[in-house]
Amino acid sequence: MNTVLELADVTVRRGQATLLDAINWTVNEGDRWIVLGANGAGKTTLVQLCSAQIHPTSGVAGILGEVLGAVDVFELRPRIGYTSAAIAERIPRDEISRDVVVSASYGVVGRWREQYDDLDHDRARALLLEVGAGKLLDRTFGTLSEGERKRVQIARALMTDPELLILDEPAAGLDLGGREDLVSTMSVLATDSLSPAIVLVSHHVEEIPPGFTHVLMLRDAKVVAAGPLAEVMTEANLSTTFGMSLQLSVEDGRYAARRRTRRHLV
Ligand SMILES: Nc1ncnc2c1ncn2[C@@H]1O[C@H](COP(=O)(O)OP(=O)(O)OP(=O)(O)O)[C@@H](O)[C@H]1O
Repeated sequence: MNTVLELADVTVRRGQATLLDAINWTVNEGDRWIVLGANGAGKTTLVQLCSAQIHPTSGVAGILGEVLGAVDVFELRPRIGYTSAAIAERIPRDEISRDVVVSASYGVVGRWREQYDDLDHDRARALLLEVGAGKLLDRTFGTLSEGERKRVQIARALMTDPELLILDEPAAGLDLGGREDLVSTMSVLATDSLSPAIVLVSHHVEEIPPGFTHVLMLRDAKVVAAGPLAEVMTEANLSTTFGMSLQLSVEDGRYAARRRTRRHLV
């Protein structure tokens, strides 16, 4: 099995702040990882590094067989499908959905004078259908609901047929129905053997799609625990990650967590 990501003692610092502290992490082909952690834990920094947007301050980051710092990131980035709120903000509001997706072939946001062939357009259309956005092909991005925008962004991230798909909080801002739709879409992607390795960032265990295989839990820039979901997703690890005593349940492959209530003796 090929290794997709291999981080060895990766540290990221900005001034006096340590954003990631000696992270060791391996992602293999076929893995579907959830990255969980509270606000400010370092999740976005971690996936920015894994998508070759930033470099480590120290340590070694291997991505798709290349080492960050010794590779042209402009050749590496097209091999990684990446969605984030920061990218979504750069998408012109008057761009139609098909163009939002097809322009990923050139790694640009916003169509200008690039030439795309019919195969590119066909692929963009097929991907929008695959993520349940078939009715949105000709709608401008600015007129879409938050959930619809998330679907278009996932189709865009898949456009280059990436070897690694990284989704930074795709469920943020969605209502209950939107979240459930997204979880189903992600579950279909996760269980498709042709899908690339997937890394999905979230704050909530309720957003873990059935079919995901591994979890990495971050707290204060450090890894609390990482490994197969069945072994690592425990009340103890989750409580440490979020800094409070939590009760965890799982039903039909879906997780739920809530604060453990104290019993008062009278
Ligand atoms: N350039 C910077 N200089 C100093 N600190 C920074 C810088 N960028 C990020 N940080 C801090 O690093 C920490 C990790 O940030 P990051 O965005 O990776 O967290 P996160 O887990 O994605 O948080 P959230 O869930 O709130 O999005 C935060 O405390 C943040 O304030």
